[in-house]
Amino acid sequence: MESFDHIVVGGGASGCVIAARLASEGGARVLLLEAGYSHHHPLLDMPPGIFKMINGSKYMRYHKTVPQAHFHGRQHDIPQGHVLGGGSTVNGQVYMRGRPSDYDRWDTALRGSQDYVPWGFDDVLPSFTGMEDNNRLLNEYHGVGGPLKVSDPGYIDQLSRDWVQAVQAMGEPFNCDFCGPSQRGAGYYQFMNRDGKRSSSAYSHVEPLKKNPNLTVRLQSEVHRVLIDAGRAVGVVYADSKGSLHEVRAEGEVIVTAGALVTPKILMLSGIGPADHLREVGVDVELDLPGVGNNLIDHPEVPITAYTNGPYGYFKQGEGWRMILNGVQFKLFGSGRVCSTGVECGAFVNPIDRDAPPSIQTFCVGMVYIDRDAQHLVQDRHGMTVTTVVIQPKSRGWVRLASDNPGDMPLVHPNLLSHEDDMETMVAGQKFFCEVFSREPLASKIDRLVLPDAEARATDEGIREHCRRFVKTNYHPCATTKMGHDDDPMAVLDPRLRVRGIEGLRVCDMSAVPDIVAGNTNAPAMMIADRCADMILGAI
Ligand SMILES: Cc1cc2nc3c(=O)[nH]c(=O)nc-3n(C[C@H](O)[C@H](O)[C@H](O)COP(=O)(O)OP(=O)(O)OC[C@H]3O[C@@H](n4cnc5c(N)ncnc54)[C@H](O)[C@@H]3O)c2cc1C
Repeated sequence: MESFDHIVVGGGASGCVIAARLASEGGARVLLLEAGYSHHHPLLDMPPGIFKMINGSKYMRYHKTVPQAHFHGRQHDIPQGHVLGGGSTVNGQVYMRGRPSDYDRWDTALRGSQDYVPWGFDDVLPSFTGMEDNNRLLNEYHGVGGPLKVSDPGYIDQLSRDWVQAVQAMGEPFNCDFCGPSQRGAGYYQFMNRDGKRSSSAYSHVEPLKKNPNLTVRLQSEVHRVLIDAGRAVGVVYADSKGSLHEVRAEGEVIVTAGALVTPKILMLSGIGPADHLREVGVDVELDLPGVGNNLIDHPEVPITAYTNGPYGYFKQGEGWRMILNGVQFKLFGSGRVCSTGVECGAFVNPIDRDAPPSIQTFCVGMVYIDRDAQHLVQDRHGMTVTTVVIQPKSRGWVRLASDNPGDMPLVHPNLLSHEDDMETMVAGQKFFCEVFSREPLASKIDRLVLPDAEARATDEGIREHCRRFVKTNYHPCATTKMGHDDDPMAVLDPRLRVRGIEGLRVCDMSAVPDIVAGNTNAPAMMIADRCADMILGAI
């Protein structure tokens, strides 16, 4: 049987980091198996490409939720990257980490475990700054010279500027660094790109090793399960692009990084998970670990959409002669709208207690932007969308196997906004950010707010119903194989990211987090993989 030192399952944001570091610094022979395609495509590289792909692309896999009873049975999509770099190759590129207190809480939960390693903010910060090549900031929170390019927006539309000032007119401060000492306020995001080109983990970590014989990358290679022998992970089974099955052996470790919706599926197909559920679907139980697939957390996002009274923003800028003009400007001068992801600014606010830590993050997009299951409800015209996101949700869902067939997508129940506190926070966020549209310099450019419409805005119940109809993922599923304390029966991983009860098996993607961070999750996924590499290489 073919063999490697380590096998990494899933070449996403985290998988590329761990594979690259083990191959380059550890000198190990590493096999990286990625189900999706190559990351080399112009649409994937250019910042606004995401809007072309989000509603249908071979580079995404669209999970459909099970019917959500609390949303009148609605099923919504959860797109995930299906390409080398995973989410980091298809995402909105917003560079964010959450708050220091997020990591300090993880650390508190893990402290006292037998194989404790610290996860507090001061402990994880060196991974963030060490990986970073920031084009504006260099201080205790930011670094330069790392492989991940972090940049100010390459283009800022006037509508974004107006919106940032309108939020300030509501009494919120301008914030020049959401990853700095304070998250509060409105401002411009930084992005994982440079000069109009995406900086995914495929580019930052794998590409530089193109000629390194230690790293073998296989694309369109779908891992079905981990091979377990006498309580130890010894390899994996995967299908190649033609569907032929292969077994590969790991002399060292198997590291699963297939993302929070698929990592638990792979563990369960390997017999590791809640025993009752595994028996139900006909999988032989290797280890009863009830936490696998439970504790799914995601950031719920609800749109506020307005039509503008003039040709502002990005409407049709990616079509016809405008696309050609924008493309020519980019090619000739490296400037213009192609350098923008379309989401240039946002805000962190606590609409219930303005001086308390923010509970809502927003993203401001200079166009009408609604998920594909609700697009028919709005007109295709000039407008803008601001989405409000509950950043520390209390709602919890799950991922289960649909069957014992590896070809079946997992069942996903995100259960967004099911906790009353999340709904209350979301309603407060919607009210606050609807009011922003009545503040100058934005108000005079707005024709009318269409979502939530006037009738919905009239009562809290109306806004709740708007939330039930339009809530969607902010694309941050996580915590489905969480790290936890020795005493926590739902802990799947120990603080060293090892699957409890199985030798030689780790998880180091967003599935591993005990709780979601208050912000976007790409940089945290890369940080976790970076620390996992430190652990395997013996640095921590
Ligand atoms: C549309 C979208 C927009 C987003 N916007 C932002 C943003 O602006 N900023 C931000 O910080 N975060 C954003 N995110 C979230 C961020 O990209 C994710 O949190 C991050 O990619 C998670 O990393 P991961 O390694 O856990 O999983 P992923 O990056 O999803 O990687 C999992 C990988 O495993 C592969 N895989 C799956 N199944 C198998 C299998 N059976 N065998 C082999 N390989 C497999 C997948 O193809 C994928 O490449 C966005 C995500 C999406 C989808």
